Amino acid sequence: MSLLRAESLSRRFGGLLAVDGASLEVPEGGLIGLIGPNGAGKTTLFALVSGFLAPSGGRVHFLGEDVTREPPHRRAALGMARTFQIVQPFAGLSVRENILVGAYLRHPGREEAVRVAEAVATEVGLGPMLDQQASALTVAGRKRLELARALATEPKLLLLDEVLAGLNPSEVRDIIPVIRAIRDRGVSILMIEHVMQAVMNLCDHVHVLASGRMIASGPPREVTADPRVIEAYLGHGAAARIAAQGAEGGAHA
Ligand SMILES: Nc1ncnc2c1ncn2[C@@H]1O[C@H](COP(=O)(O)OP(=O)(O)OP(=O)(O)O)[C@@H](O)[C@H]1O
Repeated sequence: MSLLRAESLSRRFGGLLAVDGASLEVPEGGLIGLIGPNGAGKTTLFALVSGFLAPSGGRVHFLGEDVTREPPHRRAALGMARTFQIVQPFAGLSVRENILVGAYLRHPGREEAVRVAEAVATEVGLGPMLDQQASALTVAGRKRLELARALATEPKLLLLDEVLAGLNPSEVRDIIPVIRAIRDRGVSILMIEHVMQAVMNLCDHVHVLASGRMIASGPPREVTADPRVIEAYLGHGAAARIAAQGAEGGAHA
C-alpha cells in the first residue's frame, strides 16, 4: 500500500508556477529520492506534502486519508515528520531538550519523553552530546540533531530536506548508514538530495522534478542516465554532447 500519495500538486507564487501538476508515491518501507536542479520546486513540493503550504491544486493522501486540508500538526500526529533545509535548533537549549520537543508529541510525561529522546540521540550518533548546548554543535552535529528532532515524533514517514548539504565527504559517508538503518527499522523516507553518492547508495526509486514538473522517475541508475534528466541539469543539447564524447572516447580507446 502507498503510505503517501501526492496527486497532481500545484503551487503558484504570483506569476510563477513553482510546482506544476507533480505526482509521487511513497510505498510503505520505501526510501525514495526527490532530485532536480536548483529552483526546481522540491522544497515547495515538500511544503505541500507536509502542510506548511496550501496547494493551488491537487491532493495529498497519507495512510489512505485525504489530508490536503489538514494543518502540519495534524499530519505530524498521523505520523509525518519533516526536516528543514535551513537547520534552526533552539540554540539556547541542550541537545536533549531540543530532541524532547519532538518526543513530547507522543509522550506527554517527561520521564518517557526523555527515554525516547535519548534512544533517538543514540540512533543518530548524538548520545555523547546530549548535555551540550545545541549552539555548540558542528554543522554535521546540527544536521543529526535536525534528524533526531523529527525522529523523536515517531513518524511513519520521514521527509528529509537536504540533510546532507554542507557536509564533507567523510561526514556524508558516516551518515548514510544511519539513514539506511532508520528505513530498515520500518520508517519510510522521502529525501530531497543533491549529493548523488547518497541518492545512488540509498534510494530504491527516484523522482526528478524540473521547473515544477516531474520529468522522470525510476531506479537511480536508470534515472541519472535518462537524457531528459541530463538536459534538465546541464542544459539543452547536453545529453547528445555527452553521448558524442563517449563515442569519441570509445573510438580512441
Ligand atoms: N514563498 C515563495 N514566494 C515566491 N517564490 C517562491 C517562494 N518559495 C519558493 N519560490 C520560488 O519557487 C521556485 C521553486 O523553489 P524551491 O525552493 O521549491 O526549489 P528547490 O528545488 O527546492 O531549489 P533548491 O534545490 O535550490 O533548494 C523558485 O523559483 C523559488 O524562487
